[in-house]
Amino acid sequence: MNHSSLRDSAAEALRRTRAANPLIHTITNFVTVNDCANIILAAGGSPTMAHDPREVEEIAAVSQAVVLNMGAIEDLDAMILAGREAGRRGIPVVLDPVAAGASRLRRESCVKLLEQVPLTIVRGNASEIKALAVGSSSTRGVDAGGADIITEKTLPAAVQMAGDLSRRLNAVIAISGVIDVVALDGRAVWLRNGCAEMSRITGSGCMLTALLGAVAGANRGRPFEAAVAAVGMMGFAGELAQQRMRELGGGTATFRACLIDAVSMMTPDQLKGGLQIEGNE
Ligand SMILES: Nc1ncnc2c1ncn2[C@@H]1O[C@H](COP(=O)(O)OP(=O)(O)OP(=O)(O)O)[C@@H](O)[C@H]1O
Ligand SMILES: Cc1ncsc1CCO
Ligand SMILES: [Mg+2]
Repeated sequence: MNHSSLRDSAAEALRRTRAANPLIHTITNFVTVNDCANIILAAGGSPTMAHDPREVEEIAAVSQAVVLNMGAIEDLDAMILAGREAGRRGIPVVLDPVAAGASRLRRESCVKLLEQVPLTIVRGNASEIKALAVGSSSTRGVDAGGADIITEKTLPAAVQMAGDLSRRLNAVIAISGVIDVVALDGRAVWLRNGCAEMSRITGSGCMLTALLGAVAGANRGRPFEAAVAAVGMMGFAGELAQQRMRELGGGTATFRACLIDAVSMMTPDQLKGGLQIEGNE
């Protein structure tokens, strides 16, 4: 299948992100907050990591996108306030359901958030999305459980699950992993970009969610194209970072720095050429 139109729209989405310098209000966890802020800057956005319930509505109101990361489960009230304010104003909201399903608190918090906040994009690993879609998964923590991971064999079922959840939530669903899936209603593509080092650092998923916020914020009204652009950009940046890490003789900490470098230096034309995209869009 020829995905030249999605390649073009991904390049255009990156161009717009660099030009618009969107303000991205991000409520995220203390583990990866600095990486999230840096990846938004690397993409051309401007991050604000405010999480006090007394101010989040004010901050969300002037943002171009709001990113809610459930790793910050203690900030659930702030996430709901910020998400609802964004919803009232038509500002895109991106959710990362970190470790959804790993505890009762997380299961209940997800239900509450999904009920109260209109979402534009939901991005999680295979276990997290499965927990939202069917209520249970094979994970005990923040990483995808082995039985849930998308393989060539399970790809059709994962695409179906993403489409079903997309219709239920009226949002773009992005499942990350060795193969990434992006679905909106009946549209679905999968991308084979990325590298194994991405799962050997913490926060590659959180960074992807922050990047989704930056690109969606600069491309309002085109959430599917924005999601494909951000997912492809992150994966392709991983490939470039792996190459650079090897040249430098470094390990995973070098990889992490090279990943942010790769996002900061990627041009729209490079992104267009680097996407490994397939599907039924
Ligand atoms: N083995 C792999 N091969 C290719 N790409 C990968 C691999 N593992 C992860 N990725 C990429 O890493 C990014 C993060 O996906 P992942 O599913 O690991 O998120 P996550 O589990 O939420 O991460 P975290 O919770 O640590 O932030 C995505 O861009 C995904 O494509
Ligand atoms: C390791 C970890 N624990 C809570 S949030 C987080 C970051 C990756 O999701
Ligand atoms: Mg995660």
